[in-house]
Amino acid sequence: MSAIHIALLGYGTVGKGVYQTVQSHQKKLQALLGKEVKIVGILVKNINKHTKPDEDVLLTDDFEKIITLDQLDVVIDAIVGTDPCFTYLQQAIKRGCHVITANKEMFAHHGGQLKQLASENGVSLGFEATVAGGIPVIQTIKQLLNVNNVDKVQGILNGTSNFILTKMREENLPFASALKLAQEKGYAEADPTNDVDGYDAFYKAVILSELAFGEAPNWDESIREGIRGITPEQVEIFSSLGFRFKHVASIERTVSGIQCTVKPVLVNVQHPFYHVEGVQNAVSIDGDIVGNISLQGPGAGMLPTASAVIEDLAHINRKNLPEAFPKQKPEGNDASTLSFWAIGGDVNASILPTPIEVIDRIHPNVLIVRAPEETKYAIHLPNVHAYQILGDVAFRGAVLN
Ligand SMILES: NC(=O)C1=CN([C@@H]2O[C@H](COP(=O)(O)OP(=O)(O)OC[C@H]3O[C@@H](n4cnc5c(N)ncnc54)[C@H](OP(=O)(O)O)[C@@H]3O)[C@@H](O)[C@H]2O)C=CC1
Ligand SMILES: N[C@@H](CC=O)C(=O)O
Repeated sequence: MSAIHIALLGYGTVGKGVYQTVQSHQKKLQALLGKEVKIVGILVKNINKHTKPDEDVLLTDDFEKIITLDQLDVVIDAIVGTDPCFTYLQQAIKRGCHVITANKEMFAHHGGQLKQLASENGVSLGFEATVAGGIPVIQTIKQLLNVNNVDKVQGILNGTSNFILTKMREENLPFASALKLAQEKGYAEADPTNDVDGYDAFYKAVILSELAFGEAPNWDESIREGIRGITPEQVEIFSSLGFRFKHVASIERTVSGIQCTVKPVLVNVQHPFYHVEGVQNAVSIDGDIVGNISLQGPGAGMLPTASAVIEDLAHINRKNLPEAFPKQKPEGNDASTLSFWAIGGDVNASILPTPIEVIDRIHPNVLIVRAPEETKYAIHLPNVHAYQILGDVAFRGAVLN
């Protein structure tokens, strides 16, 4: 039987998971692809850290040796950062290889160029693992939502942040200890700044936006806030009031363009994200025909990510449907949307800027207000934090949202 020859770029958490899964699921892959699937080369940065998983595999720190292998059909990218990864994948596509990537930072920056190049060279480009780990959200939007106009996508897209927030609440762990645990479990990025400051979720939102709306949000106008400012005291107070912190990315098509926010919010038990805990991610998609679809599953880790990569591998010979853009854009003017916010800290209602409408004081240190998004950024008071409340919220018997 002939074989599909694969090179693996990176042999860390994801790379090792992919190698292991190719071995453990060889029979299923052969049945699907009609050929044996062989990993023939592995690229790493520091060769002294590694041993070959098999005598026949080329283990190298030199990409030239990978790209000039005699037989090479697929390149799987599980390395970090935009460069030199983008250059490597361009070379692989030009050589006629199918490419699969898990690298969202690189793909958020260069996904459009790679899609174009892959289409010109007649190869497939899989990027399921770039968003929400093991959840098949990319294939869902790509293959199953072709006629629907997607209006909004909202999600918990970073496993590390959700894991940290859950550990801080459930086990009273300080932020730093919860982050260390996430690193030990292989959830966090090499530089965890990407996770805890919201860059990773933002990159994923950019990838989803290009897929769902055919365009990226304006990077400079997007709101990106991480979870570092959330203190154990805030977690405890809001928890006692029935709220959980979630780090949520929202992308919405509006008259003035794609609006993207990535920020910590509060949800109560009625909100679908309330029970999305630990390393779980969730993605909620609003389509004009189907209504709301929600997907939930492990958002990071060795095997969930390997699962996404392997499912892309199973699709290398399937024809992609053309992307049907431009999809219908909303008409009219963007109305300034009011939402509800919990303002925590030592805050006196009388000194808040207008147009903040004070609804209730539900705790000595928490005021509930109604205000447009921009107003939050007009509050410059020391030790005062404002968190948007998502979903239906009832105070004194009245439903607010
Ligand atoms: N961990 C996860 O849960 C998920 C990760 N991802 C993405 O997958 C990719 C890999 O993540 P992960 O496995 O966790 O990362 P790791 O840090 O565990 O592994 C990265 C691997 O890439 C190699 N590498 C890094 N830079 C280079 C380079 N310039 N040239 C050659 N090799 C290089 C490293 O080599 P060496 O070992 O020698 O240092 C290492 O083997 C990242 O882009 C990440 O964002 C996506 C979804 C989930
Ligand atoms: N660091 C990322 C890994 C998966 O994308 C996360 O925690 O979500």
